[in-house]
Amino acid sequence: MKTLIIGIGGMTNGGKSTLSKALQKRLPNSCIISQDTFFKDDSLVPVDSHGFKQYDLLSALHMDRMMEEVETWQDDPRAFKVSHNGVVQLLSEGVDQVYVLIIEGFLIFNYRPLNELMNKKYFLQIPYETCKQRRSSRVYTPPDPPGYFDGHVWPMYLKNRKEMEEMVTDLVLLDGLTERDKLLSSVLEDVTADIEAFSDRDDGNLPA
Ligand SMILES: Nc1ncnc2c1ncn2[C@@H]1O[C@H](COP(=O)(O)OP(=O)(O)O)[C@@H](O)[C@H]1O
Ligand SMILES: NC(=O)c1ccc[n+]([C@@H]2O[C@H](COP(=O)(O)O)[C@@H](O)[C@H]2O)c1
Repeated sequence: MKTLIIGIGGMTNGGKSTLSKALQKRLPNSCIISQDTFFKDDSLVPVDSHGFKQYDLLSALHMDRMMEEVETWQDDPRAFKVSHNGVVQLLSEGVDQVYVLIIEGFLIFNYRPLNELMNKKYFLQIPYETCKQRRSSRVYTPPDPPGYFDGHVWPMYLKNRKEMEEMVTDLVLLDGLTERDKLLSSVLEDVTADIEAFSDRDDGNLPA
């Protein structure tokens, strides 16, 4: 069975889940694993000296559980697809099916074991003002306290981004200000080309 793992990383509110959901709808036999669903319980997240909860760190996430979820997909992508969101589509007789996993989240490329599994890595970036604006209309659980964006989210983004750039060299940067449909079609075109190149080969490896 052939598999492809795509990472959709990026800044908070960069448009990761919007793009991932749209891609999943268009890619047959694809599933999404979202890093957001692996946040630790609030009681386990420490506060800094300013009283801000330290949510924008890898240590605020159950990354071990996230890896287990990815491994469950790798063990049997077909069964994972059926148990998570339904029907497996057979493309055409005699053609090897390619199962696609979309891993999305704001710190996916900062976690080396996850990073190493991805065939393609996209990173959605937006300017500071857009990020602050989009974030202000989103309600997290718990909600951002006053000053959280400038006091925690943005400084941690800068720190995490630096760390990511030291670890990862093959990122495809995407402009999160691009209109939704255009973003979708450019990534879809790229991924579809990979899938086609991949399904033509019989060694199970994605061409470089
Ligand atoms: N390409 C885009 N252009 C304009 N707004 C967008 C775009 N993609 C997402 N958004 C909006 O930005 C906000 C954050 O999007 P979301 O996909 O939830 O981001 P993320 O998963 O990266 O945190 C939402 O209000 C969403 O509707
Ligand atoms: N889902 C949660 O439990 C939770 C709680 C508090 C903050 N957050 C925020 O989620 C952000 C990451 O998710 P997004 O990339 O979807 O914005 C982080 O910046 C973090 O501050 C999430």
